[in-house]
Amino acid sequence: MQNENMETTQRNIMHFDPKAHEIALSTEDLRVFYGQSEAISEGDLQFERYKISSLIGPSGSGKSTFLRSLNRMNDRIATVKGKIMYRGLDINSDEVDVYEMRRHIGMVFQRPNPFAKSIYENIAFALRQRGLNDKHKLDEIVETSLRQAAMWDQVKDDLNKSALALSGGQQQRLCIARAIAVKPDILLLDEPASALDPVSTSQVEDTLLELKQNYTIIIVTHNMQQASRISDYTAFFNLGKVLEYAETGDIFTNPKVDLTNDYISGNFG
Ligand SMILES: Nc1ncnc2c1ncn2[C@@H]1O[C@H](COP(=O)(O)OP(=O)(O)OP(=O)(O)O)[C@@H](O)[C@H]1O
Repeated sequence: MQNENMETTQRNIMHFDPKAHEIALSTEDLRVFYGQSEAISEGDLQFERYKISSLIGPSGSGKSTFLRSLNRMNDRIATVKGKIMYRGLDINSDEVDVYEMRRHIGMVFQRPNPFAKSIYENIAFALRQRGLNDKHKLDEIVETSLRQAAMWDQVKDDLNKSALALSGGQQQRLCIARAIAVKPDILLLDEPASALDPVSTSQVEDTLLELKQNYTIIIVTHNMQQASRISDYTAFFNLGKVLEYAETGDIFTNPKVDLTNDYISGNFG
């Protein structure tokens, strides 16, 4: 019976064929422990470049743990075993410069967390920290990042105003602008719209759809409509395992695993 279940899991994960796609990031034998407790026991996924992949599943299934492992946000609180492959390099290895790696794999959190600084400084600050002091270049990156986050027109005359005076949706888009200012390859987002009203949510979704032209995006969401609206691929997590991973249309219209069907139909979670 156990073997039968394993085969089912493997067959379902395999209905994404990595050889047919350009993979930006992948995990191999990933397992994550908080102390003795195993939060991720089967978490192998391949993420296609310039696509949006959603991670869905009931509360406590391990979505955030998995996402946070991808750019080593869990290093201090969890033990992460296995490989996280990025450009041929295992970024889970001890030799990797985590700070530098996060320039390539950025993260946006659930609650907008702008610095208590001006809109301009929210973006320029990290760039200066990295040694960029040319005002003209900083201006250029601030503008490009805000344009990419679809908020330049709203804030271009208010760049010196406090970021804390922005609406929740604008703050979250500023956080996205801040994350992309250092030109990452991959953007990880942990329920970026869950604290936002429907209008702001829709603006953040539009922003992500624009951004996927240049970025590979991985997003945790509890919102099934959101996953189906914006993502190309969807992974269903349950009890620390990826039970099914496929093109989003297939997951929502023709799931192969009963639990996926139950979850997306609202029967549990
Ligand atoms: N810092 C931590 N210390 C100990 N256990 C943790 C910690 N963070 C998460 N866990 C446990 O790991 C498991 C997975 O949690 P995780 O937050 O990754 O799930 P999730 O699917 O993202 O949940 P949610 O949808 O509620 O955010 C849960 O059993 C949770 O209690």
